[in-house]
Amino acid sequence: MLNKGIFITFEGPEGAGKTTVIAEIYKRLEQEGKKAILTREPGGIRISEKIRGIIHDNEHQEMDGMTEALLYAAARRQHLVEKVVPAMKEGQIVLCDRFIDSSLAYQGYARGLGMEEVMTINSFAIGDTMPDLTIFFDITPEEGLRRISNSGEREQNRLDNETLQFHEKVYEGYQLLLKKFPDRIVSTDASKPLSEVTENVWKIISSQLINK
Ligand SMILES: Nc1ncnc2c1ncn2[C@@H]1O[C@H](COP(=O)(O)OP(=O)(O)OP(=O)(O)O)[C@@H](O)[C@H]1O
Ligand SMILES: Cc1cn([C@H]2C[C@H](O)[C@@H](COP(=O)(O)O)O2)c(=O)[nH]c1=O
Repeated sequence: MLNKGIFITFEGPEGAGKTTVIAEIYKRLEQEGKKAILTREPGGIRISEKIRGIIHDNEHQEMDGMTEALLYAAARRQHLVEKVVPAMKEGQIVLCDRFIDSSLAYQGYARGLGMEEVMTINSFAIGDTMPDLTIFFDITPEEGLRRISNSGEREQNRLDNETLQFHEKVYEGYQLLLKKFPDRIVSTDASKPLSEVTENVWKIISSQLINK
């Protein structure tokens, strides 16, 4: 796929602060006159938001793990072809809340489907499109889940409601990914106050933009 823009993804456990920080980063990029889009997975466009609703519905407790992985990959495919790739072709900066690493950590590692196997499913969906940069928001699952339940801003979905043990596995999965992709994934301490996390993420992204 033609790749002129910059594809930046944001990863981490539940409640790590990704959505809050990305919104501020997007604002700053706009203020600097950079062309950027802010999007998320699963979702970002009509069809993928509908798939998101199916995956996250608390009534869908019977959903098979592989079905879950395939649905995330399907949502990813549509989102890529309809939104991410066109923006990249226009040379835009794409800020995406979660991408392939979520599938590897949640479905591959925590669900136990296998990271290699989940990568294989996803290769069919994304081809060779990988992020230029991934920022991992490092926070313990306990602290992230506490933030979400304290905020009361959003309803907890089927994945949020998984056991603490599941979320600890997700965290372990991310640690493996950090080791596997040291050139692509940069970690930031997300337990710090919001202003500090935002500044650190802004520094990481700014240095990436300078190097482009
Ligand atoms: N550094 C921070 N310190 C304290 N609270 C924070 C911090 N960052 C975000 N929060 C709060 O934590 C809650 C979760 O933040 P946010 O929705 O941005 O996380 P997220 O990583 O997008 O979570 P999820 O992936 O589960 O949707 C929000 O109420 C937000 O205001
Ligand atoms: C892309 C993707 C996401 N997930 C999980 C991770 C979260 O529990 C939800 C997304 O909710 P958020 O509030 O937008 O962070 O979905 C996953 O398990 N696998 C994936 O590929």
